[in-house]
Amino acid sequence: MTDPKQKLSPSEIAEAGLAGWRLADETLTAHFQTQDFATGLDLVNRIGGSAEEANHHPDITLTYPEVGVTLSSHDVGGITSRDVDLARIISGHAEDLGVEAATE
Ligand SMILES: C[C@H](O)[C@H](O)[C@H]1CNC2=NC(N)=NC(=O)C2=N1
Repeated sequence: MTDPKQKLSPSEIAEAGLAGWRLADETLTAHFQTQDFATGLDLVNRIGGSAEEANHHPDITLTYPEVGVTLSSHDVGGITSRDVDLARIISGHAEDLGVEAATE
């Protein structure tokens, strides 16, 4: 089990195989193409519930066509298994809503 306080290396993060997530400046970012505000709000609420359960919180941008999510472990200033685990959960919520992540 990976130490949740241990910063992960770029190759460890790549090995996690997080489809739709990009590694940039010690953060994991994804943009979910919700296409309308109500779907975005639903996704944000689901993310919020999982963040509270995990006691690990992303930065979230809610706009009409999409939801942006940025993850990092503030306490260690980088990406840990907490971020990878929550990213997987967030991708699952998007899948449940039939929402794709932008691939650019
Ligand atoms: C006190 C509380 O447990 C900490 O502040 C938690 C809350 N949520 C968090 N979220 C994130 N992304 N990083 C943290 O280090 C973090 N720490």
